[in-house]
Amino acid sequence: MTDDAQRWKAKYLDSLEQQEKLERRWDARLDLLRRGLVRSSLAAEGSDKAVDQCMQELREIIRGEQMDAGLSALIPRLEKAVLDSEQRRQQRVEQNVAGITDLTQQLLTLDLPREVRRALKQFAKRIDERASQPREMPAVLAELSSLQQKVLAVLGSDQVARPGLLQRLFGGRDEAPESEKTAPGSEVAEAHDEVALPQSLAADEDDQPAAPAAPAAPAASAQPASQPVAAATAVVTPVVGSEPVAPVPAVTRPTPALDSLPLDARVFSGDDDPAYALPEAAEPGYSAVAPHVAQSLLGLLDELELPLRHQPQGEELRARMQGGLNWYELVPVLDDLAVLVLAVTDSGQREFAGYLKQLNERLAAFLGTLSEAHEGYSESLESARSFNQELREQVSGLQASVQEAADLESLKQALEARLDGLLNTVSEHQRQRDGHEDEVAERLQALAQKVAEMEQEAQSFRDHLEEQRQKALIDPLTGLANRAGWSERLELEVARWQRYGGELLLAVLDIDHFKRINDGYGHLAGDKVLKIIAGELNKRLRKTDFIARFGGEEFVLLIPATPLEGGAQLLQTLLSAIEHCPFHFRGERVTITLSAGLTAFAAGESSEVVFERADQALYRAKRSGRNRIEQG
Ligand SMILES: Nc1nc2c(ncn2[C@@H]2O[C@H](COP(=O)(O)OP(=O)(O)OP(=O)(O)O)[C@@H](O)[C@H]2O)c(=O)[nH]1
Repeated sequence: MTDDAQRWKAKYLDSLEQQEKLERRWDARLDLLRRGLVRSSLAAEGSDKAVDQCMQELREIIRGEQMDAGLSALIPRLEKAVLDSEQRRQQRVEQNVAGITDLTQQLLTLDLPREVRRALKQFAKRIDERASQPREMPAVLAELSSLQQKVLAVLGSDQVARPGLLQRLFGGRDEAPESEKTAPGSEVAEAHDEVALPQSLAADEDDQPAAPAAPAAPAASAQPASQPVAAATAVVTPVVGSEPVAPVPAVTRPTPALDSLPLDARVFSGDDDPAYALPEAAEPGYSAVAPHVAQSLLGLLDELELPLRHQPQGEELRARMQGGLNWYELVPVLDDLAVLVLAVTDSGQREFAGYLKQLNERLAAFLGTLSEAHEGYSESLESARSFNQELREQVSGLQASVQEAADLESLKQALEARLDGLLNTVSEHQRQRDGHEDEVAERLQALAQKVAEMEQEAQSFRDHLEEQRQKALIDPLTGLANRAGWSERLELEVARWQRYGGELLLAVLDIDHFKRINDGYGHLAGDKVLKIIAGELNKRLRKTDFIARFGGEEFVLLIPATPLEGGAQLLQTLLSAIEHCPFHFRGERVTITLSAGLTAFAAGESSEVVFERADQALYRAKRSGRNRIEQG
């Protein structure tokens, strides 16, 4: 064998060996993949029937000989089954989220202590995000279960305290304890309960779940207004005991607080001051809040500064709202209003963009005028130089003429000619300079005018922005500062207090059982109460104090340079003023009270910590009977 043939043979044997190695490696890999597939398919089993079926087939194909053909037939079916299964899984997730949300909302409709309500609300906020991840489900359910236990504990403890109350509230009298059914005189008590309870105002909110809102009218017919007050009071006597109420000197008959009586028992003859009259809203459900909704939307529409071309739409929408909004009209009206709000935002942005463009153009023109002025200045320097040059030439010509003159006559002629030339040069220069100065003065005038216009426009934009900013800090219903306004002022007062020291108090005030005012008299009445209370509080404060509506029926107060006792006295004045406000409904007196938590800033504390303390104090005030101040 030649050398060449030897080399080729060695090469061939080498590659054969390599080929065998590669084949062994591929077989090992294939085996690994097969086993992996079988295990994965087993792991994936149980989630969906169709997918399970495909997985079963997959395992058989892998174990068999016809893997290629089997797989290419199976894979499209498997893909479809997986897609369908995924869709079904998504639906199940949505159902889970909806179910948990429903359950949470049902719990939230119950009257619960603040901390439980707060925890439930926080839980509700994150349901979507958490319940959509299957691995989170056990934790979500565990948390819901613990919250539910808390709710049940609250309700359960009430049941022990007053057996039969829950049954009465929910109408489940069959389940009332035997002793209650047979107790002497219980029929009378139950008869009274049936009249009073639909109003949902009979018992302390913390002792009972919220009864569904009931219209004022049916109760009025069940227990006429002329019915002796004593009877109604008798119905709720045990409850009154749980919430001691300070006597109200302003009225001749005892005026129990709103939170201690059923609605019809809470109405007493009061002053007929129309300012404190609560508007009537007899219809239940949406229709009870419809005027409130329409009024708020109208208010919103009034606040919109509509661009000219959207004004007809605005007017048409206003007419629709003024005609009253029923449930079915509400959605299209909201849609149309949303369009207008977007139009205003858009036009505001366009107006601002237009202003910026105009400003840009003005600045460009301004720069142009400046460079013209600069050119004019260079020109005038140039003309002064040439004037100078000309003068020199004229004077040296004059000197030459004097030296060259042979006689007096020729000297005289030469001098006259030279002097004429000189005078011409001077007057021409004068003329040019005057023209130039006029031009410059004109330009300066135009520049000054432009600057003044720009300043004026910028000022009106600043004013507009400030106006908008101020509006954004005000609560439109009460006219007090809103939460944003509160944050701004709080920051300022805390900075001032940190710098100068002294005392700074923070109080949180909350209307007692405000929900019952809404439920019993309607949202319009609730709004009016809010407005009046805001005004009553505000007018009793010093200029340096600050009050804001923190949201809903909650107000916050900052009282600088006042010791804690002084602050407590001030709050007492405020609480008593509100309690004695002659609110009335259909000519009958309604007493409304506030609870408050008060605390002082201590060195090094953040406003969040202080606020939390005041809030906790308010919570204690609510728990220990309402219409009182607690210090934290
Ligand atoms: N009319 C009206 N009601 C409001 C407004 N903001 C919040 N509310 C209502 O205020 C009520 C507050 O109810 P809750 O937080 O349960 O408290 P509450 O009934 O005052 O009971 P306590 O605070 O425990 O004494 C809710 O019914 C809200 O709908 C508003 O701007 N106008």
